[in-house]
Amino acid sequence: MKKLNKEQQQAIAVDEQIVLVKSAVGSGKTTVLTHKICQLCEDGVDPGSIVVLTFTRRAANEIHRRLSQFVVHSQSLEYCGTFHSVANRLLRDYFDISVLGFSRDFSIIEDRQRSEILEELCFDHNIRISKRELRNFPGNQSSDKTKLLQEEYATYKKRNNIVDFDDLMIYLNELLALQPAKFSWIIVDEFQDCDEIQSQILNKFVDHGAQLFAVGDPYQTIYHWRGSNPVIFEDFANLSGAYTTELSLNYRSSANIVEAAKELFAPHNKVRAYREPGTPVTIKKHLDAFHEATYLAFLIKSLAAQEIDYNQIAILYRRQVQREEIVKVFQQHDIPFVIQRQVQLSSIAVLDWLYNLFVLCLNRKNLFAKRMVFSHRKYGAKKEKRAFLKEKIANFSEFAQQYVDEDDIWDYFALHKFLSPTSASFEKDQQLVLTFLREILPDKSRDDFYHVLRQNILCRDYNLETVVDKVDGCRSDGVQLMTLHSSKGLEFSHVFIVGANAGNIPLQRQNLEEEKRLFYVGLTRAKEYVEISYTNSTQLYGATKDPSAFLEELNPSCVHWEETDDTQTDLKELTNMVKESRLQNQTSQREAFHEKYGTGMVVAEDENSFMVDFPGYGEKSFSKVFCPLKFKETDEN
Ligand SMILES: Nc1ncnc2c1ncn2[C@@H]1O[C@H](COP(=O)(O)OP(=O)(O)OP(=O)(O)O)[C@@H](O)[C@H]1O
Repeated sequence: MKKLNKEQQQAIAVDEQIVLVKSAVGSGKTTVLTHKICQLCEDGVDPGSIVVLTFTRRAANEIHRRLSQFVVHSQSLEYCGTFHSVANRLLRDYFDISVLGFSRDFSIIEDRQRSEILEELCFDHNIRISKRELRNFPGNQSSDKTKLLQEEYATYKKRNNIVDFDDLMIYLNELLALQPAKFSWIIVDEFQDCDEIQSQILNKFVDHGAQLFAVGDPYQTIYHWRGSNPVIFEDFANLSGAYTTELSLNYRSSANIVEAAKELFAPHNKVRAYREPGTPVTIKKHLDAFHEATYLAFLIKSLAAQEIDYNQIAILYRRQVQREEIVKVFQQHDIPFVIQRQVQLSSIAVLDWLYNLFVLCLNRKNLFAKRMVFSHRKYGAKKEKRAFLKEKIANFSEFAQQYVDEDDIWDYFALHKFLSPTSASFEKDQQLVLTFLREILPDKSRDDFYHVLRQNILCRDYNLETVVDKVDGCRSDGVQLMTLHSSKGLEFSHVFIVGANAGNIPLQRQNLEEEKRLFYVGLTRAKEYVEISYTNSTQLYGATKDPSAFLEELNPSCVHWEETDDTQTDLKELTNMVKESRLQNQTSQREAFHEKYGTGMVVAEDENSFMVDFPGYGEKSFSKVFCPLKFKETDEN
């Protein structure tokens, strides 16, 4: 166990009904939170009466991981997970949701399905509503049209026993007002991200007698748009009379990183660095995104040669689209990488279909699932297969009372018949289904399949990202590519923030203060080294070629601008680097044929041009727009 400092020990020891721990970045929030849970369990508090709430599944997993190193068996923490997953479990197993018109086996729909249902209801009931109103539904203004749609949507959900993600919070809040809830402790991570309804939920748990212990950092509020609020500590404390304490010592980053970043919120930010000065934050200018990515590829190779693990290096960007260039270049240079992304079930048609098949097996009255299963454009059961599937659904509970593996399930439903065996996607669909099933099935020694379905499938407690990565063959130990938003709560040895051009960071038309906090989150993920880069030309919508104004706000004494005005030098240097790497790896070279110069090798390429080396003629550059070349790929391409 880490030796806690005085501030941390005090935060854990306070015995008040509501304790808010306002913590600076990297000051050990998660550390304190896990120690608090351990402490409670050691003091004899029943783990089943502790509710632990986080905002991301990754944060929940991290808490489980850290707890498993201690005495606490994280398995016994029944209610530890994201706000939504815990609400889901409580609504099924703890409260009586029938008072709200649902049964315990309700299924959850995602945003895309929600939009489809709303559109259908508008059509059926002749409700004329603009696309924008629909996107923001239910929104703030309640016109007659939106009221009518709201009523129809509520009826539809009850009739079909489905809820959407917002409902999970709404219904938990409602049931907490109606039914008893006996929990001894509510522990909240990233408290600054709570919105109004989540604050109400916490208050209600407290009204039922629970103690609340919440940690958070107001400077890391990055979800203002979905209702979180940087002054939540003050507001909540004022309303509830909470005891507030602070953690200010940053253990994560070397002092130059802490001091550079702190200045963004001067003079209020009280974070202090614990560690040595380390290297200043580097700011670098590149010609364009291709050069930026190529430069990173080489730098990362040299870091790997110095035995820095790939997964200790993160590349952070403001927009998903920025990763495309990086992925292309890293693939060319054989750099392993992992893309951190969120995968929605509804974006994988075959798994969406399978999910609804299981929902239907658990509740045959679920009309929504019925329609999804039988009338699906691709996997739907046509006439002759309908009777077969109906019978399988009817007999499912008997089949599922035992231990089964993925092949048993495949055979039971004869899935090969439903997954369009002649289609090009069959093999991938099959892999997705089997990998998904393997992911959710328990060890032989544990629960039966029926139980797993109720616990994991209905509660959506599975990691789709892992399934997709396994099927796509992604390595798990690569350089971490992710948006600034996704980097929250993580730490790496080296962090590279790319595309820090004005208009991209901060993103145009976004809340400036929130964008600054987002940038701060990204910077403070690094333990040893941060490099921020921007480009002289950019294709990013709304971005200019100037550096982000936030770069000027960093503490100048902790920052090193590595900028040269002559970006052509950069180009030459990089072209040589690319050429060198191509020569090292002949198999990935492309041959190009030109009528006059004959056959040559492509030695460099950017968005606009190719550079080809022709024996006897030397290097020639060609614009991509009027390219007279014919290409031949070598073996590996
Ligand atoms: N008392 C301590 N002594 C030494 N190291 C510590 C101590 N407390 C925390 N740390 C280390 O500091 C780093 C940051 O801790 P942690 O991840 O808990 O911070 P955090 O406040 O949750 O960070 P953030 O808000 O930035 O996500 C971790 O590497 C952790 O091991």
